[in-house]
Amino acid sequence: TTIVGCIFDGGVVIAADTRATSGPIVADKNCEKLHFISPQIWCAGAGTAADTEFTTALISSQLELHSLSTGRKPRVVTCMTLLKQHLFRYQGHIGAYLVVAGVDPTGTHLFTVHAHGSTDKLPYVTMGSGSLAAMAVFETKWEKHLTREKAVDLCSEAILAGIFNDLGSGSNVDVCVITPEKATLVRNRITPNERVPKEMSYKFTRGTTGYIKEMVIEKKDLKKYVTIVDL
Ligand SMILES: CCOc1ccc(-c2cc(C(=O)Nc3ccc(S(=O)(=O)NC(C)=O)cc3)c3ccccc3n2)cc1
Repeated sequence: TTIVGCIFDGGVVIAADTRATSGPIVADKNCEKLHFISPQIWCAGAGTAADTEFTTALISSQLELHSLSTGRKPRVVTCMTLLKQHLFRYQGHIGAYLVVAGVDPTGTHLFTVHAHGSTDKLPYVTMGSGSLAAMAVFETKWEKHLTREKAVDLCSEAILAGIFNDLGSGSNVDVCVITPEKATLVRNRITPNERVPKEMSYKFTRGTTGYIKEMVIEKKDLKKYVTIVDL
C-alpha cells in the first residue's frame, strides 16, 4: 500500500493506490483506501483492510455524535485524537496506519496516525509499504504554497512511485481533494495498468503437448503410485 497527503493553498489532498494483497497474492486490483469520516474530513488507510475500514467507520460515527452534541462542525484534530486513543488502547493489534486530512473552522489540517497510537502533524505525509518511494517524490518536488492542481499532480506522482517501485502497491491512483467548500473523490484518476488484449492467441489444439509415456492407473491401485496426505 502507498497512501499520501499534501496540504495546498486552500485545502488538502490525499491519495492512495488500489492494490489489496494477501501475502504475495493480489487479492483485489481496485480496492478503495480513501475513507469518508465526515463531509470535509477523509482518511487514507494502510495496513489490514478490515482494521482500516472498521476503525474509520467507528470514529466517523463517534465524530458525528460529538458534532451533534457540540452543535459545531467536526474538527480534524478531534478525529485524529479519537483515532489515536482507540489504536493506543489496542497496543498496535489493530493494524491501521492512517493519513487523516480535512478542513474545519480552525483551518486545513493533515495528520498521520500509526497503529500504536503515535501521530504527526505535517504539510505532507506518506505511509504504507510504498511510503519510502512516495516520500522520495515529496522530498524532491514539494514546495510551499502549492496550487490545487500542483498538489493533486504531486500526490498522484507520489502514488505512482509506490505503484511502480513497491510490490505491495499497484493498479490505480485514487485522489480526494478537500476544500472549505466541498470534498471531491476522484476514483481511478490514473489507471496506468489496464489489461490490454494479448498480442498472440494462446489457444493450443488438443494433442499439441508431446508426451513420452502413457499409463492408466485404476483407482484401487492408486496408493502404489501416489502418497495421499490427509489435510
Ligand atoms: C513499536 C512499533 O513502532 C513502529 C514505529 C513506526 C512504524 C512505522 C510504520 C509505517 C508504515 O506505514 N508501515 C506500514 C507498512 C506497510 C503497510 S501495508 O498496508 O502496505 N502492508 C501491510 C501488510 O500492512 C502499512 C503500514 C511508517 C510509514 C512512514 C513513516 C514511518 C512509519 N513508521 C511502525 C511501527
